[in-house]
Order: sequence, then C-alpha cells, then structure tokens
Amino acid sequence: MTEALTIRNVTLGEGKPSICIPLTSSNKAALMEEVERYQQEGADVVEWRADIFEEVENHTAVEQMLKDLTAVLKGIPLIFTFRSHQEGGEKKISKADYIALNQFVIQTGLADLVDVELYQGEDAVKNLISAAHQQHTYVIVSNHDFQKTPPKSEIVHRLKWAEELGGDILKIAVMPNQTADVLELLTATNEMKEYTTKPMITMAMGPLGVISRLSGQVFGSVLTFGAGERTSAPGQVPVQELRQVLEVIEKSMDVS
Ligand SMILES: O=C1C[C@@](O)(C(=O)O)C[C@@H](O)[C@@H]1O
Repeated sequence: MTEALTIRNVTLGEGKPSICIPLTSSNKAALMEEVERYQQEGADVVEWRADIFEEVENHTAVEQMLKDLTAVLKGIPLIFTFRSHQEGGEKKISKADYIALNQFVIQTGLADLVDVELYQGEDAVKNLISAAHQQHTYVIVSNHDFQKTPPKSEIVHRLKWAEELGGDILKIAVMPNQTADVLELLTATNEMKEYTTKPMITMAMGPLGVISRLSGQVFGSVLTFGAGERTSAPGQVPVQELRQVLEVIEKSMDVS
C-alpha cells in the first residue's frame, strides 16, 4: 500500500494522481512565460526539464533560473530534471557533469525534488540521495526505455532496485509496441503496490500508452505528466483534458 507523501501543498498518493506540467523552453524568457502560465493553470507540480535549457552547463545561470522559477511558483513543488541523452533527453553530458550538476542543484536547496536516473550507477544514485536528504530534498529515482517495454518482472525489479537505493519516489517510463506491453506496465505497477509503500510514477508512452497516463488512481501511479506548451515525452495529454478525465475517474471510484 502506498503511503501518501506531502511535499509543500501537494499530497502524492491520495485520491486522483497529481498533475505535473513540464517546462520545455530553452531560454529564460520563454521559461518565465511558461511557468507563469502553469502557475495560473493550477499545476500541482512543475518539472523543469533542464536538459533543454541552453545555459544548463553554466551553474550560475541554472541557480538564477531556479530562483526565478520558484518565485513564480509560489509554493508549487518544482522537480529538477536533467534527462540524459541515453534516456531520451536533449543534451549529451558526461556522467561526471551529470553528477556535478545535480549535486550543485541539491546544494542550492531550491528544487523540492530532483530526478536521478537509476542507470547512472549505484554509487552516483546513493551519493545524490544522501546529499539531497541532507537538504530535505526528495529524490525520484527514474528509468526510461524509449524503444520497448521490458517484461513485467524486469519492470518490478527496476522499481524495487530504485527503492533499495533509497529513492523517495520510484519512476519508470516504457515504450509499448503492442497493447500487451501496456498491460505489462500496468500489471507491474499493480503488483509493486504489494511490495512497496513508496509512491510510484509509471507510464507507457506514445499513443498506445495514453490509458496508463489516465488510470493511475486504479493501478497505483501517483502523478501523471500533462502537456503544457509542448509534450516532454510522447503520449502526454493536454492538461485541461487530463484534469477532466482524472476527475471523472475519481468521482466514479468514490461512488462505487
Ligand atoms: O520521466 C518523465 C516522464 C516523461 O518521460 C513522460 O513520459 O511523461 C516526461 C519527462 O519529462 C519526465 O521526466
């Protein structure tokens, strides 16, 4: 059974999934316009996809951007994500630079959550988690497969591994090539609820996977990414429509 996790004014794992809107602009002016809009639209959580930011290699620019974003967000939790190129991100950086960037962001204390990729290696993940916890920052330990859907046992294995390393939230995104792959992801999520109390975020991407972005309340995914100005991964549903569907499901589940 998932234990609910409260971060600022948002509780993950209670009722319908929370909606996270990704910031996908590459420069400061466009990012500021985006964040204003998502704050007004009532995003539950906002993710900054910093791998898309043109100045991401300049730590001072990253810190200033974090300050500017959090000032507008007024308490909406912010996830800092540098998605590596091998897991679907925009920019190639070395593992050392990935670690240094995340360490730097954690030290600023400006992000409520950081996304750390499971496959950066056990030492990197553990060290980043320990630094984050000293700053009271939560860590999403994540994995993405943009080509295929691993078997259910492998999905469960990766989620359990993310928990063993100390992740506060366990996340996996897979690419389905047939409808059975979506069922594989949903079954893995459903089964994991028996093993872990940690909140999970799981999704099948692309058109086939859309249902998995809507059905978190049924199977156990606590947060879903909705498209703002652009999608940050295939299959994301525009936020207004996403919200309506989640509300319909929540209401129907309450009645029964
Ligand atoms: O990990 C994820 C999930 C995601 O890939 C999705 O499929 O919605 C979108 C990314 O921005 C985010 O970092």
